[in-house]
Amino acid sequence: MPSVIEVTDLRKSYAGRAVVDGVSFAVEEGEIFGILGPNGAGKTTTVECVEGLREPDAGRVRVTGLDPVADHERVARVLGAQLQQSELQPKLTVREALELYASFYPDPADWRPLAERLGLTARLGARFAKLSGGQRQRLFIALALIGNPRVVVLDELTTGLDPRARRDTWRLVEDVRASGVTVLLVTHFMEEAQRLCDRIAVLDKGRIAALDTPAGLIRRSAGATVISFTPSVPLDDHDLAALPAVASIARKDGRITLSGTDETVNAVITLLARHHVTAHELRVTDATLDDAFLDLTREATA
Ligand SMILES: Nc1ncnc2c1ncn2[C@@H]1O[C@H](COP(=O)(O)OP(=O)(O)OP(=O)(O)O)[C@@H](O)[C@H]1O
Repeated sequence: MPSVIEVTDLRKSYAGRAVVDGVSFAVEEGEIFGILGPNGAGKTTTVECVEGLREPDAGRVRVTGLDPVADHERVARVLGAQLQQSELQPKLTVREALELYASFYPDPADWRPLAERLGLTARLGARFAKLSGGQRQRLFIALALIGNPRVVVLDELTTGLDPRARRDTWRLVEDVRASGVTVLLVTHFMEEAQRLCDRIAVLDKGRIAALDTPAGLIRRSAGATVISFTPSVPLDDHDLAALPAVASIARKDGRITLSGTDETVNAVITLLARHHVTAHELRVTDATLDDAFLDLTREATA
């Protein structure tokens, strides 16, 4: 089956500066595909090219086989995009916004069950300006879905939401996918990407630094296991670096943090015993996407 979104060697410069510099990826039907990257990495420019809002300088973008610039109207029928806050009139009520946006499509979804599904029924008469952050985001998801799209683009959907509203929004995104819609998600929240995405493209300085499942990204970068402890006497860097499968060593305020594998953990314990060193507050944890991300974009975040 052809990919829902295909991006091949996409390039875009502003004033001679390349902000998207040869990006390629494909999003398959039914996936939640994440684009993760530090500020200014080129995430929004990339998805705006997918939405047909920006014209690439070079490269090829296809959405269900269509060119988002040349076939803008047809793409708009299969692709739902989340609005930015400023695009909605503050005085518009939730019902008016839903009716207005439904009128843009030849075959829109019935907005009533959509509003119900997104928990907006009790707020149908409320003006946009009076909605909470979480309610606004739910409305934006509803508006992105109102044209019955095959794919929906959500850009920094949960920025500014409190942890509870963020979690509620994540559940909604999972529901959207469960209903058969493919999701392209731009985020800089690691937890969000790790929890929601089937695959993630890590974008850094306009290029894809890695593209994998969250678990794959974690495995391929800093090491899957993190061990940290404060030794009772200083330990030599040379001894630590000689441990098997050590991927990184960091020291802070006398505390040592190593990433590696289970083999590294066992070797650390043997090393400590051999030198009669006591390890205070010894912790062994699974590496997170956060660790992997820092590793993959180390130069940019240094
Ligand atoms: N219209 C424009 N004209 C000039 N420069 C732009 C324009 N739009 C974006 N840029 C610059 O291009 C770079 C990439 O921006 P983009 O918004 O795509 O990145 P991003 O990864 O989405 O970043 P953020 O997480 O900060 O939103 C940034 O340095 C930005 O300042």
